[in-house]
Amino acid sequence: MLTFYSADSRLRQARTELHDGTLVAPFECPERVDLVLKQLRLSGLGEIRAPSAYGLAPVLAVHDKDYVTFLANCWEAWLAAGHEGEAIPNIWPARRMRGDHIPHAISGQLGYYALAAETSISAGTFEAAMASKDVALGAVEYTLQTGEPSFGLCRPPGHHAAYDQFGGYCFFNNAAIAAQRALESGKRRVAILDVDFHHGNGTQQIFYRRDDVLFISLHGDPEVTFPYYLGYADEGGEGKGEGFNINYPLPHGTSVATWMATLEQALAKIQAAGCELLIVSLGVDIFENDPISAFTFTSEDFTNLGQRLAQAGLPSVFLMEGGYAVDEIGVNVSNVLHGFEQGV
Ligand SMILES: NCCCNCCCCCC(O)(O)C(F)(F)F
Ligand SMILES: [Zn+2]
Repeated sequence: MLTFYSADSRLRQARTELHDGTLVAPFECPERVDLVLKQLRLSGLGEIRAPSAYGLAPVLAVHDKDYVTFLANCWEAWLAAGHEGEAIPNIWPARRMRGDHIPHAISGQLGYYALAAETSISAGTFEAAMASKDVALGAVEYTLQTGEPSFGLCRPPGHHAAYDQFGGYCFFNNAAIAAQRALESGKRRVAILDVDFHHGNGTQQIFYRRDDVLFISLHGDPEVTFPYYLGYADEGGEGKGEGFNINYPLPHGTSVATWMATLEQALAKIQAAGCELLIVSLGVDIFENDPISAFTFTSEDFTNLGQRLAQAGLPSVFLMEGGYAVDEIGVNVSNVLHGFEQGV
């Protein structure tokens, strides 16, 4: 299987994450990609290719222009305002305040565009996010052209990024950008299957009123799991999108057997909807030892997951989302991808 990767993913060098009330070294660290690359090479998955630069147009096809401009300028504006640390919001347009006005001060803009407070913006964040969506575009272009599966080793991840919001370590929605590209290339309907422990609120929000993307997510119950405010089972899509958004919230500690049985339901929906391409938001934070998650996959279970996804029989693009058990992230990602190749 071909892998797309950009060395510019290392430009995302955040020093701080607000976690449990303290500033810690970010869980979404550069070493995650290094260890995945190492295992892919060790296991001989296939060629590792740098993507072309696709520019801003594919980003603007799913994200708000002013939001993209904000991301491009935020760090400089934050420094110019004399702030000491990394750019982290500390106020939001809370209920009964004005949520439709974007303040002039960068601190006000941060709260307007930020979904959450754990994700800092710092030097290189925008550039890394641009490289990450190029990785996703390289992968989807290859699969569209060849029908062969591909893996986009995206960093930063993307599935929490909404039309005009960043957070949960995400800035551009890589899976949404890839799906939009596939539709513009002639696919009539694309499935995005999000297996990350956390709900892909951004992907849901981008396609919520559309029927050309079927968004299906298995994730920790938002009653007790980030992002808390989206990802409930009653969110079925709106307007034309009715029936094309399916959430499977699952309790912490869910067994792999239950998770896989739920996957069967998801795959049946994908088949019934006549999807012509499968994009997998691949978060391996469903691993039993993930430090910030609560599902129970073993490394071997990831192989079974890959094998089962192959049986869906669709051209498939895997895009990296989460996974924070850094020592095992390489094996867990590699197992999904090799499992897929075995299952074809
Ligand atoms: N106590 C709850 C702490 C939650 N902190 C933020 C979790 C972000 C998860 C990010 C991710 O894994 O969903 C992605 F795939 F986007 F990277
Ligand atoms: Zn996650």
